[in-house]
Amino acid sequence: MADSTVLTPVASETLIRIQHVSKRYRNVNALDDLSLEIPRGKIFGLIGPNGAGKTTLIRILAALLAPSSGQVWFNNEEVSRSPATIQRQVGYMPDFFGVYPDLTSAEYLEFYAGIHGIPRQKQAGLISDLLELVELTSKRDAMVENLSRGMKQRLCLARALVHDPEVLLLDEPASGLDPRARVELRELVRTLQGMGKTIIISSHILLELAEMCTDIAIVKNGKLVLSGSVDTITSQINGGRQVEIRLLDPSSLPQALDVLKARPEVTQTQIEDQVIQADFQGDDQVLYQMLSALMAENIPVVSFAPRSGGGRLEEIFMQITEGGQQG
Ligand SMILES: Nc1ncnc2c1ncn2[C@@H]1O[C@H](COP(=O)(O)OP(=O)(O)OP(=O)(O)O)[C@@H](O)[C@H]1O
Repeated sequence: MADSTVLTPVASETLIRIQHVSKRYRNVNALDDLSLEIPRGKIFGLIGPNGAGKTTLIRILAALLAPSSGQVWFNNEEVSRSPATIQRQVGYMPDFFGVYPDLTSAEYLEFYAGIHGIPRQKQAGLISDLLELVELTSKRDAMVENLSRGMKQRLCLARALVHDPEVLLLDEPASGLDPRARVELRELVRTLQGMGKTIIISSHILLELAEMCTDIAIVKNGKLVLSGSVDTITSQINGGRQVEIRLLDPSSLPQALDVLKARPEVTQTQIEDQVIQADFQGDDQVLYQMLSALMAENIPVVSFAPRSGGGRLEEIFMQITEGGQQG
């Protein structure tokens, strides 16, 4: 797969438009002419090996760092022209914990609420709500330094939410978390998406994100390798996805195969243990059309199970990113 491959642009409404952004630190091109569109309301995974440029890009999106060239548009506003406005709309969670002074969880959030100018009379209610959201109500009066890594991570997320931003930028939020804490983080991120937020998450481990994200962009050596929905990427790179179909009555198998084979997106079919395995090209919309076609012929489908792309994606990621990083 060539480094310059960029897959079909996402159709949904664009919230962030990154145009030809480069960032140079002395002799390192951390970002190199990177263009990318991030749709509103998505959980967007920014994936790349160490040194790929993820943190640099996230800091540029957070209006904490200016690109050397190129532009970032956020809600039709150019980020470098109005960084303070952008900073009010984004919540940034850095990839390091920092040092915690002698503060309890509630005091820590109070401190950040003060920085964001939240009126004092509103702070108590806000902090209770945030602690509840990140499931730290019972740790309200615990010292931050005594929290577990996963709890600190969730507290940092609450801190990033203090000013109710539209966008969350989470730099390596799953790093160092045990599997249970990762599941909790995933659920929390989904809850935040349900609240209407757009979430951008970076990681160098694709599997950490494949289940959580709706869309991904793979970055290497400061360049975009590919981007798109998780389903589209799996489908386009692997030459297709697969769905397993079980019927109530095996005598309907030949008819079901005929229906599937007649569909242009179906590339191959086979039957194993009376289960149809159909390879196809396309997204969930296509999958729905396949199911509808079977239902229209009254074929007694009892199970229609697409294979998850996660495992395959990891292979793709390894192929794409092998060969190391520039110095
Ligand atoms: N302040 C800086 N000065 C000089 N070089 C830097 C600076 N910050 C980052 N770099 C370099 O820019 C490149 C991209 O770094 P960046 O931290 O953005 O990558 P990353 O994908 O977030 O990596 P990681 O997964 O290891 O955090 C690296 O080669 C890094 O060494």
